[in-house]
Amino acid sequence: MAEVTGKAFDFNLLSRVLKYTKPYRATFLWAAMLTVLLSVVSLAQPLLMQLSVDKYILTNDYQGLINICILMVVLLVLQTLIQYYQTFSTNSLGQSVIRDLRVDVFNHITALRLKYFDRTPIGMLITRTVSDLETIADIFAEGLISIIGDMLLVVGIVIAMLLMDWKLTLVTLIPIPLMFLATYIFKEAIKASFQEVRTQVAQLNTFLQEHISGISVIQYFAREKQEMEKFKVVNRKHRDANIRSNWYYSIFFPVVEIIAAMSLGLLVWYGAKRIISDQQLAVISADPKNVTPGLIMAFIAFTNMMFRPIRQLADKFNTLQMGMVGADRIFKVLDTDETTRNDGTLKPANISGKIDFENVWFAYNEENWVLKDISFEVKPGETLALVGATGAGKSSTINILNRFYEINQGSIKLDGHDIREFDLAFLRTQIATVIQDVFLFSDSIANNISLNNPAISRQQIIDAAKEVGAHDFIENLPGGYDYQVMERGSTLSAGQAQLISFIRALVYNPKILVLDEATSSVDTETELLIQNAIFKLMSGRTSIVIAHRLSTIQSADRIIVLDHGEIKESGSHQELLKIEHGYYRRLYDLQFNSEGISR
Ligand SMILES: Nc1ncnc2c1ncn2[C@@H]1O[C@H](COP(=O)(O)OP(=O)(O)OP(=O)(O)O)[C@@H](O)[C@H]1O
Repeated sequence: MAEVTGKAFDFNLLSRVLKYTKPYRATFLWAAMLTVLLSVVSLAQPLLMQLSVDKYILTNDYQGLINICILMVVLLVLQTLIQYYQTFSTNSLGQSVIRDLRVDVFNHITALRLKYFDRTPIGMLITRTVSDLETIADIFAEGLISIIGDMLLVVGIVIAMLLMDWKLTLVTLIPIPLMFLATYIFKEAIKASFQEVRTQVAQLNTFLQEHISGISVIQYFAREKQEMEKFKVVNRKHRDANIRSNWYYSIFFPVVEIIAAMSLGLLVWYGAKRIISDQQLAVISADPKNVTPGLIMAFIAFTNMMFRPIRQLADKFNTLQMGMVGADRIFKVLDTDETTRNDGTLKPANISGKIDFENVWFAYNEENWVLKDISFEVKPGETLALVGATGAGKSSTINILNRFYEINQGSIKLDGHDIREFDLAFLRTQIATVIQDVFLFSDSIANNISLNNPAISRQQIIDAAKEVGAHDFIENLPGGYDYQVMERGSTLSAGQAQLISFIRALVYNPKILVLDEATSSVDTETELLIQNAIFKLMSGRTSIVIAHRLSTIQSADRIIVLDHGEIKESGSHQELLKIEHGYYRRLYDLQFNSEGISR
């Protein structure tokens, strides 16, 4: 079972949540005031009931009875109205708070560096931003304010009862310690089971998110049945966790009913006994301290009224508890200090695009060096091709240039300044990165290109598309540039998606291009389009390309051969080919010679 971390009253956490109510202070106070008012108005009904029996029914005062009934109806309507406004305002308060909190969480998540996402399942983050946040809304809607209201009501009832007849009150309250004990046991049990439910919800989300995203892999390998079995396990755990928490409820509620019945039984027994003994003394109604039928009716109403909030109190404490657990998890995400530091201030009007790697050492995990002492220079407008076997460190080299990951030693310079001296957003907008795995959003082609940047006009988009030679294929799509791309570009071919990502890079008109050439095979026509597009992209820009095409490699000003994070060879295509038994020569022979292209 998951570790129980949340406390119902973690004041630090609560005050952090309450800070989010600041813009809604008026609603908060209004809701709190209505809650108090509701408790006060609720107390009036039993008192009026007593009055109607003792003062009017027993004395045959019909007009008085009518008047008091009208008063009771008026109060009931008032109570209903207050209840309506109270429920509405606490709910809207909760929803407003979580809307703001969700914006903060989304903002924070999008600023986190990739390292965080390397080890955090996406489904978990979705659970945090959706359902964990919902539990915080309940702090307001069903937790905090109504707990205060319920407590006030219980205290009010006990005081009213004590004032009316303290002996009868004490007898009625005899089973209350039992009630507290049952509530405590229930609260503790449900706390753990709720935590487990939340964990299972996150597991279910993670499983579904991954398996729906990776549906093609499952279907390619006909793994549906096996994955279904795994899903059944996750789903069963989710069900079991929910059943366990429901089981506690199904025990708790009957227990409360029994205790409430005990209270009522004691009340009726003792009240009736007192009435009988008072009657024997023939002093009924003569002494205001005597027990009257009206008093017993009022006590019965009070007792029922008292047990309802007590019974719900355990539940509400748990709602509060769940809200606290949710808040704890959300604030943990918000407190994750894994954003890329943005202390740089440089934002020059113009950069030339000169890049220097100086003795760069880099590891994703401490001391597990992925790049070892890498140094190279790319002059403005030049193209550097990175080649090397899989896992050699090519992608890592481009990932550290735009600070997706931070290097451990050495420095990377742009126009002679360490990249950390530049404002992060400025740095990233100077470098267009085109990666193999093109990600397209469920949006129009035009928005996928401009990424909803209003500064990029439709004409710029069309011009860029024409430049990379993709205009015709886009125009032929239904709706042209407004064609709605389905999730992850599933309705486009791999080549088309590549071309879209080129246009995306081109409209931002960056000084530097970082390109991981796609290895996916496309038809000859698209291949030609892509080759041309790549040359268009590279021309006039400093480019670092993870090259898989011979045409790109041959036209590069310099080629660097990486092997296990080290530079093994460096030079032009012709220079490297001359090295007998060299890495490049071997790679070339293996990869390209079969293509029959002349050296
Ligand atoms: N996010 C990551 N966390 C930890 N290690 C990683 C991460 N990404 C890559 N690595 C490791 O770093 C090393 C270099 O990987 P990198 O992706 O840079 O190689 P590559 O040359 O681009 O390979 P490929 O041609 O297959 O894309 C590999 O050993 C890889 O396992």
